[in-house]
Amino acid sequence: MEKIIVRGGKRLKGRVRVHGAKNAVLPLIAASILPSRGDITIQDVPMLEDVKTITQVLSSLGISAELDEGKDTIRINAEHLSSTQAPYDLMRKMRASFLVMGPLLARKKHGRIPLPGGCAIGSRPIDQHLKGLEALGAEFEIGQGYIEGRVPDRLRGTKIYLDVASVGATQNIMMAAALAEGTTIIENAACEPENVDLANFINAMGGRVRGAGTDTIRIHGVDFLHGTEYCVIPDRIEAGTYMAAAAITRGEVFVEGALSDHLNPVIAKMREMGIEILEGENGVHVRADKPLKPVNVKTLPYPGFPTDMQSQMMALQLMAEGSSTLTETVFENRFMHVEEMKRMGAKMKIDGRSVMMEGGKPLSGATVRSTDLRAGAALVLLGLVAEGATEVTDLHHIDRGYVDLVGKLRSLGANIERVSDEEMKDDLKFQHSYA
Ligand SMILES: CC(=O)N[C@H]1[C@@H](OP(=O)(O)OP(=O)(O)OC[C@H]2O[C@@H](n3ccc(=O)[nH]c3=O)[C@H](O)[C@@H]2O)O[C@H](CO)[C@@H](O)[C@@H]1O
Ligand SMILES: C=C(OP(=O)(O)O)C(=O)O
Repeated sequence: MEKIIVRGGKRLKGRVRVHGAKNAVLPLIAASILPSRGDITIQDVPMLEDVKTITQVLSSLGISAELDEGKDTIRINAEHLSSTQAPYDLMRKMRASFLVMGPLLARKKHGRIPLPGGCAIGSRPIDQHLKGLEALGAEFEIGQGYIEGRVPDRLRGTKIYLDVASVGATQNIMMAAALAEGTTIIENAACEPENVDLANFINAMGGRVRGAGTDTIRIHGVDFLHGTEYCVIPDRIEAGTYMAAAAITRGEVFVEGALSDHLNPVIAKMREMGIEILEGENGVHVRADKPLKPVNVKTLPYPGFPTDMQSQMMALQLMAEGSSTLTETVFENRFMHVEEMKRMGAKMKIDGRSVMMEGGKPLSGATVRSTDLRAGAALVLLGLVAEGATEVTDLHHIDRGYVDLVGKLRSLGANIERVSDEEMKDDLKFQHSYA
């Protein structure tokens, strides 16, 4: 098993480039099932575990899908979509797997997919996905851990009101409606930038999606979609994570490629903490040479403060002298990292959907466990300022969402390494033999 060892005390300085957005590229790859002709090339693809998994899913459906790791590119041709059953061993690895259901129903009127499990942050139901797809004319059966969808006739456009502004449900419905007969209106749609990216991608393939980025999206169905070349938007959560890393170490970092328009709530809250942020053409400049001030934060659907920056913000709040609170309104169980942070000496108390913090207390390094991909990154951030060494385990979570987190932080001056247990044993042997 591998672990990250990080030793506190270094102020981060320099520049770091963000990659393409995980939460944009996954629906783009799922939507690549839709075109019945032509090649698709997507650039700025982050080579993350989830991206490799969904690429394997497309291959298992008979689609030609090739990742070019050297060029951060994926090439897809879905003309020979020969299967509508996705394999359990691949689909269970990530939450976004259910996004292939909408495109399969639109293309082949059938899809049989393992039920997506919950994960550390909550039960993560799919009722809104099913509500929308059924409204379009799909029928579902659940059994043996699978969900099977069929379209007895054809998908027909309709008006759909989402009870929850679900990012994934908005995406699944948008993709299915792209090839439906007539017009679909999604009300109370999720407004995230990743949904705008998906709409732009579908339109680049010949679709007709309007209003993405607002809470009402209109999709005029077309008969077929064709290939295209596309470039993914930058990852706003990866960018926010490096902004937090610069701030927590009181350093100065240029986060290259960050789109400040996608980071308004994060920038606003960091400025409230006294962090200097300059929004540039091709990135965001962060400098934190003054003591951090405590702030209160509440996560909300976009354009509110993103839940995917919740644990990283908590790490920052713990460095601000005084009392802070963080309220999580999007997921019902996204505080698993609090116990891990307390192992480092953090003064925190969970009260329902909120965490109360007494910040400014010195933290000590400890062995801690990543409980979800953002929590893992947040624990690394705390390790950057804790006394001594922090060991972060369960790195598969981090590998789902961050390209080379250790390498990027090292390039900014962090004292951080990623080691396997074997390397640790060899080290110990080496130390004993020369003690
Ligand atoms: C791959 C990807 O893009 N993941 C993002 C996506 O996840 P995902 O699309 O799964 O998140 P949703 O927006 O669907 O979930 C938001 C809330 O709605 C609830 N819900 C969702 C669907 C449903 O049918 N019924 C229902 O009740 C969920 O339990 C959760 O409490 O948006 C989340 C919220 O911004 C982010 O944290 C994830 O990083
Ligand atoms: C929760 C996240 O992703 P996923 O929906 O893939 O679990 C995330 O990116 O923070």
